[in-house]
Amino acid sequence: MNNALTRVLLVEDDPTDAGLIRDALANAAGWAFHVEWVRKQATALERLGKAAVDVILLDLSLPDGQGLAVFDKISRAAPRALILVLSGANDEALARAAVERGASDYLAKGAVDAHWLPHALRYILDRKASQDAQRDSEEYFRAMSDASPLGIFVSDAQGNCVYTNAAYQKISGLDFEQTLGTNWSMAIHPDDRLRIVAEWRDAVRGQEAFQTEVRFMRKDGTIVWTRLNAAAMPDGPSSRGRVQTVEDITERKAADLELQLTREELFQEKERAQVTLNSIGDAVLCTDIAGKVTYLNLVAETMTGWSLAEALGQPLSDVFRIIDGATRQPADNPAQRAIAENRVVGLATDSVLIRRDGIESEIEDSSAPIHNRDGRVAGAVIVFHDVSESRAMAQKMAHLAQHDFLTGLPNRLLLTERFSRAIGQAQRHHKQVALLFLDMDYFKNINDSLGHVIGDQLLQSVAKRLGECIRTTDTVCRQGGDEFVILLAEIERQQDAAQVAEKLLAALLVPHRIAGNELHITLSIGISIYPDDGSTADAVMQNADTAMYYAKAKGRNNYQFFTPEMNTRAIQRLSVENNLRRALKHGEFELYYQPKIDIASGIMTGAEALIRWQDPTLGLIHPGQFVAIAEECGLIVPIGRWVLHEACRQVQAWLDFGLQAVPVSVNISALEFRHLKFLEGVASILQETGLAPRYLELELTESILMHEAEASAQVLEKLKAMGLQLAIDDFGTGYSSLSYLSRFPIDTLKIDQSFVRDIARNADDAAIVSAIIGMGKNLQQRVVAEGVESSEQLAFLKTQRCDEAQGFLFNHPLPAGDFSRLLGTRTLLSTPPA
Ligand SMILES: Nc1nc2c(ncn2[C@@H]2O[C@@H]3COP(=O)(O)O[C@H]4[C@@H](O)[C@H](n5cnc6c(=O)[nH]c(N)nc65)O[C@@H]4COP(=O)(O)O[C@H]3[C@H]2O)c(=O)[nH]1
Repeated sequence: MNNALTRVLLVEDDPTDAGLIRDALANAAGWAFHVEWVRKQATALERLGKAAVDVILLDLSLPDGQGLAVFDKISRAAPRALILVLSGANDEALARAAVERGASDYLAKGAVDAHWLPHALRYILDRKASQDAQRDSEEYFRAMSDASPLGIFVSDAQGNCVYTNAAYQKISGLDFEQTLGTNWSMAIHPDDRLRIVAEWRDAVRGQEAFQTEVRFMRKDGTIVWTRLNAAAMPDGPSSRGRVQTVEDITERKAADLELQLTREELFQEKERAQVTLNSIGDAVLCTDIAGKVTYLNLVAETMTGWSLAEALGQPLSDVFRIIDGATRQPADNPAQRAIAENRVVGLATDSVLIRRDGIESEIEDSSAPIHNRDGRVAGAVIVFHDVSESRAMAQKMAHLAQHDFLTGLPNRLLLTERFSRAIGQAQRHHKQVALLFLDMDYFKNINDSLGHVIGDQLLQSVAKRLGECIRTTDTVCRQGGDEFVILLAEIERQQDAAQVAEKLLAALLVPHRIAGNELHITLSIGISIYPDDGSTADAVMQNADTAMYYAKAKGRNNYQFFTPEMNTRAIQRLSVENNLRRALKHGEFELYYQPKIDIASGIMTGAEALIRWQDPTLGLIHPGQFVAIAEECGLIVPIGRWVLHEACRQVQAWLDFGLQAVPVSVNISALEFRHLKFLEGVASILQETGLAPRYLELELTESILMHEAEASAQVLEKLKAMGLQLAIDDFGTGYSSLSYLSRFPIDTLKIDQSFVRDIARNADDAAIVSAIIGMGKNLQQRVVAEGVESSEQLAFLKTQRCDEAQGFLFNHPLPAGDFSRLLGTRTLLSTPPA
């Protein structure tokens, strides 16, 4: 600085004063002053406009300017120059006023000498330079601290704030002035203040730098999380004060909190997943992309026999060993496929899992790829469950759906399926398919009289025999009730079917031993052939059914091949049904009466009413041609009611006519007997016709009575209580229980004509007839032999002391008019048999 040239502008109008000053500066030793001298304010301003100067020596009394106005103009023109006012003896006050306005100092012109002036000038120049440097340094510091993201709080030894930077002001929400003089804890959140003060004291005591995390609370209530550092400013052994830096960590804190929450959520999520996976019934197994096991839930542990700890990191193929149930070969690894194909894949349908201890279980389910955050496949999950039970159940259900539960034979559903298949094969191989429709003869009698349990066992026994008569490629099916169907796949000729039918009939000749009973049962078989008798399964089945009816009609225990004429007769059957309705409506029925004779005396004891149908075109039709059809279609109920009414009306008419009428028996079919209003109907008919009940006898077959024998007994009791006579018709053909027979209030047993027919020739029949007669006597029932056609028969019956007889030997059934003539005579046996 000493050697630097100091540019001096001397503004002085007095040449003497100016000369003194210039000489003093020019001769200054060690300093170089370059002095320019101007006399006027205007000249000075012009000069300052051209180039800067370091010092202005300014006289305030100039020819073109006076006083402070001169100072103001010159200092504006040279703001960075140092201005020294030159004052005369009388204007020192003016000079001081100029100093107050910014002049660096003033010089009394009288005191100027060559030694002092350069020194004074240099001193003022140095002081200004040092002041400028300090101001610059403060400005640097302020600029630097304001640029800092850290808040800065400086306090003095008493703890009062002397400085805060912009960042601190932003954090605290206070401006510079508001922070000055305050205590550092002022902006701290009230809830943190106690803690922070305690920490601060400890730190101060230990002379340590203090660091903590603390919340600031602004006046508007917003909270700023900060990291606070405080350090003492040492001043020898004591401290001049402290500096605190405050870092805004609100965002980091929020991020920390979020992270913590996320971790918590993640934990809970994991926990939830874990619990869920362990509580579901399915087994879950995970692998990484290399096929190493990463997870097993509890079910998977049980099913594989591996614990999670043991399985972790093991190859999937060791832990999850699956084979194809059908081939027993190792099955495809589903996880590998899910990873390779990046999609959900199902297991093969009959996969079998082999547990670690070798136990096998059938499993079912699927595998899906697991993706990482980038969407890339990172492994796979296999979900599987044991389907051994459900597969077994499904198989059982499928079997049940296709088989008859009683006999275990295929049912109609399976037969239809096999039949369709057989038709397809027969077409390809140019063969035929035979369908045999089987119906057990008189099964109903056995079922009704011996009960369902024995009936069921008989069905099982028959089913077994049928099965033994056919090839494995054929099918025996139970159609329902006592009907069976046999499918003979691929036969060459009709004769093959005939042979099987004969074999079946022969197989049933041997009696069935069931619950101590020896049961005989025969079959009626209808045969229909594909393609000759029908082009569809339904048509062939229908025709076999029709043929079976013909076998029945032909006396049962035989087989019949279907012929197209049979269908014509089936249609006729339908027309019989329609005609029966018409007959009922138009009164085409008539009753014939056949007498019953007391064998010992030959006197008529009663008569049986037998229905006839007088068809306008076909003439007289016998019950054998229509009663069964009327029973099948339910028309027997109104027809039976008509019969009862007509019989009662007729007997009452004979009585009213003064004839010696006899009791009349009426056949009652099963459907009528079980009809809810049967008793009511009988009572109302008796009332309507006015007939005394003792003139009416009801004939019921064994099978009607044995079916629900308990209920039958009750109805019989009620009928008996009404005063009616009761007879068992066709006795010997059914399977009566003797205990019931003795309990039923029966008056008469009518021996079936099939036994009577051969009594003279067949010892068995004779034995049966005499046994029935003996039994009837023991039970105090009258015994009537039906169908007596010859005197030999009558003679035998007499020797056996049979009570009564009925048959062509005495009379055919007669129309009411003819019968009334008989009533006059009463004695029908002119000569009692020997
Ligand atoms: N071969 C032979 N037959 C003889 C002899 N004496 C009588 N008959 C016949 O044997 C049948 C006896 O009647 P059923 O056993 O009750 O058998 C009856 C009965 O079960 C039923 N039936 C007849 N009328 C009715 C009726 O009004 N209602 C019901 N539900 N069924 C009836 O129809 C069956 C047949 O009746 P019908 O044709 O009248 O046949 C009668 C009768 O004409 C004989 O010496 N030799």
